[in-house]
Amino acid sequence: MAAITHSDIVKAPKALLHDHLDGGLRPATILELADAVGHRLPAGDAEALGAWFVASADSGSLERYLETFAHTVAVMQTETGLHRVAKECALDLAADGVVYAEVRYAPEQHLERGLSLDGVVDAVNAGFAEGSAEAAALGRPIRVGVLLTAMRHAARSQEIAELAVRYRDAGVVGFDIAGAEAGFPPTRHLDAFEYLQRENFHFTIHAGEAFGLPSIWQALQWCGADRLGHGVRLVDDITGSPADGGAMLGRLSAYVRDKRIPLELCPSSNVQTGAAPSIAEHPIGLLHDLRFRVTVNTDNRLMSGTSMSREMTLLCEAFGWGWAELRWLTINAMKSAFIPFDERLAIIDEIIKPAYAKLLG
Ligand SMILES: O=c1[nH]cnc2c1ncn2[C@@H]1O[C@H](CO)[C@@H](O)[C@H]1O
Ligand SMILES: [Zn+2]
Repeated sequence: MAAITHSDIVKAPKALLHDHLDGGLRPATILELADAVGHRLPAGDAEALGAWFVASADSGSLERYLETFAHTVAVMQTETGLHRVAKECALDLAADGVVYAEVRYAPEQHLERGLSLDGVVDAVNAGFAEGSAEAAALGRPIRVGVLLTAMRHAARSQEIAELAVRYRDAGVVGFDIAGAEAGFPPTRHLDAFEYLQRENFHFTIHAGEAFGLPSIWQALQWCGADRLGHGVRLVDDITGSPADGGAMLGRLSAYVRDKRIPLELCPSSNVQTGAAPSIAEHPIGLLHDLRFRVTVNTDNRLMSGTSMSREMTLLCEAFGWGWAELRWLTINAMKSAFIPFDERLAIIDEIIKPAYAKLLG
């Protein structure tokens, strides 16, 4: 069978669990919104601005990568700006063939021009609703669930956790913490995580990206995370490989595999921040071979100049993967989603399995 191409992959249904709303804006939209609010940008046309984001994020350091968000967050401070960005996010993901997406952002970063936390969530939700309706009318249905993020260096996690629970029946399906990892362990936010567990709510934690095993261990064993945002450094707890006579899993990596804890891996983003040397050397190959619950994600489409289909294309090229692996990744993601079980199953049985059955021939 001929190698599958990017345009083949666009047509296949995909599920995405880790995508930042403020990391996925269209460059042209940033230019227009910046003009409206008087924000100065580092480039004056859409192509140059898109290239600026990718080049600046390509820094080898998570901290420097995160500095680029100043320019997206700056134009997401009004109801109009947030609504438009969310609407375009749903449309862009749907056009790429994503049928289910969990998109995250930190409401506390969008209060600079007087919006309330509730006002931010309402504006984003309205944008997603409009974008999803338009995508469906174009024959590209998508379901978007929202994750509310608290910034790990700040001190508003309890408030954001309560906000997420308040909106649980209005589109918010989970909670997350993000931002610089070194020096900001997840246990700083233990109260918020304990509150969420008491509320029977779902959460993931960015862990094991810029910092290693202690961060992953805390996220799981102190905070009770349902999934790991990245978790790529888990390979520090694995020695050897199946190819050279067997891999040895340490206690933590064995626990993660035994419990089927989903890993939200983001290959291109990891290469940019220095968490992985290249796509071909990305630990996703090993984690796949060892049958961890691996999912593939975009993280920040703008900063990585990427999409779900592009990430999957890169993996097919690097590891010789085909439809069988893409089906596995997609079902893994859908099984790990934060929406109710029966709704996950419906997407798997009615959309994903029939489409991949045809592709597998
Ligand atoms: O890969 C990442 N690791 C840690 N934090 C991140 C990453 N990508 C984005 N953000 C942070 O999450 C905030 C809310 O969406 C963004 O503003 C950015 O600071
Ligand atoms: Zn992320």
